[in-house]
Amino acid sequence: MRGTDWHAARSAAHAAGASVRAILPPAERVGLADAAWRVLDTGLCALHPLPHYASSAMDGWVVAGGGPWILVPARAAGAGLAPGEAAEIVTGGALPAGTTAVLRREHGRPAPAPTGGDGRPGGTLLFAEHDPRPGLDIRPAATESAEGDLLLAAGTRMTPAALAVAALAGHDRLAVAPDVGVALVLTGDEVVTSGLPGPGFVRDGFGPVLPHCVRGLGGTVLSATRIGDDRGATLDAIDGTAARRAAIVVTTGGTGGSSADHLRPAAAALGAEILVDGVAMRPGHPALLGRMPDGRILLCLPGNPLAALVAVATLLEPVLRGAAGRPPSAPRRAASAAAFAPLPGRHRVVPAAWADGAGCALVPAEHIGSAMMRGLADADALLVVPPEGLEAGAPAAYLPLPW
Ligand SMILES: Nc1nc2c(c(=O)[nH]1)N[C@H]1C(S)=C(S)[C@@H](COP(=O)(O)OP(=O)(O)OC[C@H]3O[C@@H](n4cnc5c(N)ncnc54)[C@H](O)[C@@H]3O)O[C@H]1N2
Ligand code: MOO
Repeated sequence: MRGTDWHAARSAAHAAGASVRAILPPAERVGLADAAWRVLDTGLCALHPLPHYASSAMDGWVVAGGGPWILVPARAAGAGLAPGEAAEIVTGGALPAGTTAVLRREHGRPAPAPTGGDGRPGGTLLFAEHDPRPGLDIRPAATESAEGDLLLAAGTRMTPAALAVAALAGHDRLAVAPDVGVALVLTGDEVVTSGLPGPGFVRDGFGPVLPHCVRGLGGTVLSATRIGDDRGATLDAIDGTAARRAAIVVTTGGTGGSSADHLRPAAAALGAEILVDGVAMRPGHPALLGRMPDGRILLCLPGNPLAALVAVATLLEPVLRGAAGRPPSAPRRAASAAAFAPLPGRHRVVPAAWADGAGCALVPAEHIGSAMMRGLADADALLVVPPEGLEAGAPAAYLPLPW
């Protein structure tokens, strides 16, 4: 089996994800804190200018004109400064009218003014070695955004920084796309979930991992079901009550053609439209993507752990982006530190780490057999090697890790 071209498979996966929007609930409005990691349904505009008032960028004094200045109490300065006057200010403090610059605390020296002719104290004068140039250390209003500017486009993932933008722009509730529910179905008679497995048994490498991948890619795991290598159990798990609550069903293992592998026959028996029947890539080529008659997407990951996670980065990432109403992810490129010979007709997806000190070159990791995970644990990204191979130092595409 060679399967669908790697790029075509990713495009098909994005289109499949976009199609599940038809069966998702409508967008909802949630409080700011609950919007973390969700996807904006509509663009977010500034409810006021950013910053919304002119302020001091430093602790020190606001001054009007050239020095030395007569220090006036901050409260009096609220009414405005006259030329020759100064008042204390803290970073972020609103500028009194008439302010021409801010003098930093470390650049000014207050000193008692000479006593008046009548013997009464003359207040305090503020001296500076150099008069601050007009506008120095002033943060004018609206320099980051005018009121009404679009700050975050529809489809933006609400990262911590995006949440801060929304808060600073005055928002309390945000319109977010519906959660994309994912049902996990983990197969394999030989899979054990604790302790040291005997020969012929393996520790589960998916249960502790996939929920984080799904979350990292923008979905929400609604259920995780473990089944043995059994046709009836496979049909029930894909089409049962728990899986029907989700828009996307992700299975692990059982994608092959042996008598213990049930995913392909189950997908056919359930009437799934097969969108990607294997991907022309290594590892992970047995991955299967289909659409169930009710519109749910079925993604079957191969059982070998690295193969499965390569399929997650290759197929689940575009499925979940499409389902969230986001465009396909922009291609990322870096230099490949290693050379790769051609492998006609197949892409290779290789765990790789950023080269020490070399900025943007990716070095393939060790221990990257399709049943191994050490290489991925050491990796920063997945280098995508095209069928024609790569020369050392040549630019190559890479995928971010799904977490
Ligand atoms: N005759 C052929 N055999 C195989 C082919 C092929 O083309 N012809 N392809 C190989 C490739 S590539 C892969 S990948 C696997 C795909 O296997 P399945 O998706 O059917 O998965 P299983 O057979 O169920 O398991 C494969 C392997 O993975 C281990 N596994 C399964 N689940 C887990 C888990 N939760 N945690 C850790 N490891 C797991 C399982 O024990 C097997 O060792 O087929 C090749 N064979
Ligand atoms: O490609 Mo399998 O998917 O090598 O382990």
